[in-house]
Amino acid sequence: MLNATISSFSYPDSKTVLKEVSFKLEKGEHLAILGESGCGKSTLLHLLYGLLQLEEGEIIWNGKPLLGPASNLVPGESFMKLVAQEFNIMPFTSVAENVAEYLNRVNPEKDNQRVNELLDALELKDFRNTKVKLLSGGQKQRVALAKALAKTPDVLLLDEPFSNIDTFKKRNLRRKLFKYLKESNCTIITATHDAEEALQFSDKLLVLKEGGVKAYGKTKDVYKNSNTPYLAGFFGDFSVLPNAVIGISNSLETKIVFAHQLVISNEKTPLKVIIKNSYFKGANYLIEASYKDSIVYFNSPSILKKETVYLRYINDYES
Ligand SMILES: Nc1ncnc2c1ncn2[C@@H]1O[C@H](COP(=O)(O)OP(=O)(O)OP(=O)(O)O)[C@@H](O)[C@H]1O
Repeated sequence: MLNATISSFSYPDSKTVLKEVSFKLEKGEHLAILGESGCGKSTLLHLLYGLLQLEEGEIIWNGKPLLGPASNLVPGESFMKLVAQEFNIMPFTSVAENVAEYLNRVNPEKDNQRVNELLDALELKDFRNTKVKLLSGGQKQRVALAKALAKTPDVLLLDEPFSNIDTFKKRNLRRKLFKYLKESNCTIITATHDAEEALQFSDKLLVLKEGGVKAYGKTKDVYKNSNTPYLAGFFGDFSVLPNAVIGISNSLETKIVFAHQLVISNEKTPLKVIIKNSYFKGANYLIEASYKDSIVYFNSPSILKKETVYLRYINDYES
């Protein structure tokens, strides 16, 4: 089990980067750390891996405190692998040699089989003998991933693992990769600003803002309870509407409502809106409408004219 408590962390001569960040992970669980650029995601991974010294707080793996670079001759814990944004790959050797670097080389046939498996999984078979310096950014990122997986670690830290990989390849690749890691019972921590990735693959979600925790818990619970514009902004287009207008209570309190939670009603409702714009999104249209002084977003299967319609709130989480 990984148990991290970071009371405070600052780089020398700089302001506090992380403050009161803590989480617990069981073996085989996947935590996604979600947050905007500069909120401290990479710093958190570097602290966990042991590249940075944690003075205020503790990181415990299976009951044993991790002591950080001040106590380790070679920075980095041996049971963990970090796939960082600046890839840990050797540019002047081939893809296959890079992937094989951490294998123990006792049984060449077995090693070769493992390399082939990984090249296949990361769609790198065609580049087996290509020198890494000749590859694109996305291909290099896939080599770094294959290399980290060659001997599957107990804990894998992934810093924006798909940031350089095009959408076309990314969807298939990350499904394959996370399935493989789950089957290997590997504990995973990914830093990402891609909420879709966090929602699809993680068990737990930690949302950071300026180094502090904005939300932490089971991924589905964090999503369902996104009760601030900052949190909801990661997950999609939303409106902030009075409870009374969406019919959930008579209070003056407001609620965050995602676009897919509003539908056109054939009957009159308190939510009478005027359509302003329709944005094509492929599977449907995102409709921008005005309600009194505020903007309301909802989905529609077809483009809508600039007319007045009534909307109804559907709470899809309770079904
Ligand atoms: N070596 C360093 N020395 C001083 N400040 C640093 C150092 N590395 C990062 N920082 C600062 O720490 C803060 C957090 O940076 P970090 O790289 O952890 O954020 P991030 O969430 O991973 O960002 P991104 O998504 O852009 O990679 C930023 O304000 C950054 O400028």
